[in-house]
Amino acid sequence: MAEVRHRHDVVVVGAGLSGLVAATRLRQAGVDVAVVEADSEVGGRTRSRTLAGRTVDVGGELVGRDYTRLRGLVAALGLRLEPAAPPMPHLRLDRRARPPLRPSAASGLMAAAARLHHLCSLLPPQAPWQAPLADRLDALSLQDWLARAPVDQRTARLLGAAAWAFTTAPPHGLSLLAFLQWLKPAGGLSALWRETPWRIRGGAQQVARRLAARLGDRVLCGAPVQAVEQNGAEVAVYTSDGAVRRARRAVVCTPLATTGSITFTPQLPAAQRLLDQVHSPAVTKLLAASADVPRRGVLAAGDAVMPLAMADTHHAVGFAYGTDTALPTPRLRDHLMAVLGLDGGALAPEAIALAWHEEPHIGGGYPAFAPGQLTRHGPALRAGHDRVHFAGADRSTWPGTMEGAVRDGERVAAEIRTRLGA
Ligand SMILES: Cc1cc2nc3c(=O)[nH]c(=O)nc-3n(C[C@H](O)[C@H](O)[C@H](O)COP(=O)(O)OP(=O)(O)OC[C@H]3O[C@@H](n4cnc5c(N)ncnc54)[C@H](O)[C@@H]3O)c2cc1C
Repeated sequence: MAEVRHRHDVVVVGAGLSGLVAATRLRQAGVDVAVVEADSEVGGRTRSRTLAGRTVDVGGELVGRDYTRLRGLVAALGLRLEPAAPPMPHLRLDRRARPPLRPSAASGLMAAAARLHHLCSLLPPQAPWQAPLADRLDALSLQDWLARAPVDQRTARLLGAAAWAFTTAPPHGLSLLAFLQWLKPAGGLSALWRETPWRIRGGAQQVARRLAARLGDRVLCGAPVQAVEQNGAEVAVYTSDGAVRRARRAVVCTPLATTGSITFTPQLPAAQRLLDQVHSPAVTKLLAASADVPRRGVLAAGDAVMPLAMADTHHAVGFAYGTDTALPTPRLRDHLMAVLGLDGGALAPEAIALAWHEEPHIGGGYPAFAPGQLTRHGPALRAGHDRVHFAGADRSTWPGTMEGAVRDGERVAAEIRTRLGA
């Protein structure tokens, strides 16, 4: 196919939240920007679908109290938030642990939460790997820390299960420093327990859809970027349809798990190439329509197949990790029903499961830094390479969240504006 030539100030690779926020901020500053997206739709790891007549989120969904940048964007786009899953007081360790564990009554749990909170306070938010204690915290897995913490076995299991549920990594495979990095912006464990999460009414993908609609024909879907080449004067971005877009700068807003599939010329520095070593664990999110779930919501943690499960009056949600993600949807649905303690038939047969690690341009849930990896790879996360910049939730100070995607999109837009003098 003949080469089609386009010229812009900036080409953004990836139309997830981070790429679209970066493009929007640049556009607002009068920069000529184009966005190229591999998938047939925008939104990346936010994706909304219809289940039993209701909009559900098969990717990012819950909006925390402190998600100030996302909340501002939601309001600016004319969208609204609504209460989502129930707050943590209904947390159950697993099927065998009845009655529900009330974290406020568990003094060991509170002491561990306070210790973790203290450790979080020692980390610089922008670069936790620069903390004086960073090497020591990164050398330990969360499991190592739990084994030494002054908590009983049950509390250690609960904490491990909760961390696994939220970070997608089993406690033995997750660096303590990485867990603290995730926990810090959330305000610590006690803040998480107290929090009532929110969701975006009509689905989280609407944020990306509305941003893309405002950018109009500057956003091109179905165009996987294969190569990014730069010389001293410009960057050329090659897509699989044979087109090339030339620009003064490019920003790559793809997941860490799939960025390595793009060929960079000249080669990226070793520190950036080595980010490939950070694993993004397999995760499947399952949503099942519910005919009769309890009026009061339930949030459960600790089951082997469904470490995290929630239900409200309309639908139940569960997450499977690792090898369990390969189970067929009806089996996952049965596990979801069991961990929520619902009687047979409470969940209607209609269910949606999405295995994010099987999505060719996503490649996993989000990065889970193993012991030793965050101190080694952290400094490369947001480093650019001459005219090529990198951004995304996976590289942000709020990893694994939509807030991180928005913040990092804003960060990289400001960085590029400075370089362009825009
Ligand atoms: C199952 C699940 C549940 C989650 N739940 C929550 C939650 O409740 N709350 C929360 O805040 N966060 C949640 N998250 C995290 C949140 O969804 C993500 O952190 C955020 O959406 C990532 O945005 P991003 O723009 O950084 O990356 P992405 O959304 O992954 O966007 C990257 C884009 O780049 C595109 N791309 C990749 N390769 C190429 C290429 N070669 N050429 C062109 N385009 C390419 C991809 O198709 C994608 O559209 C969840 C994530 C998952 C997977």
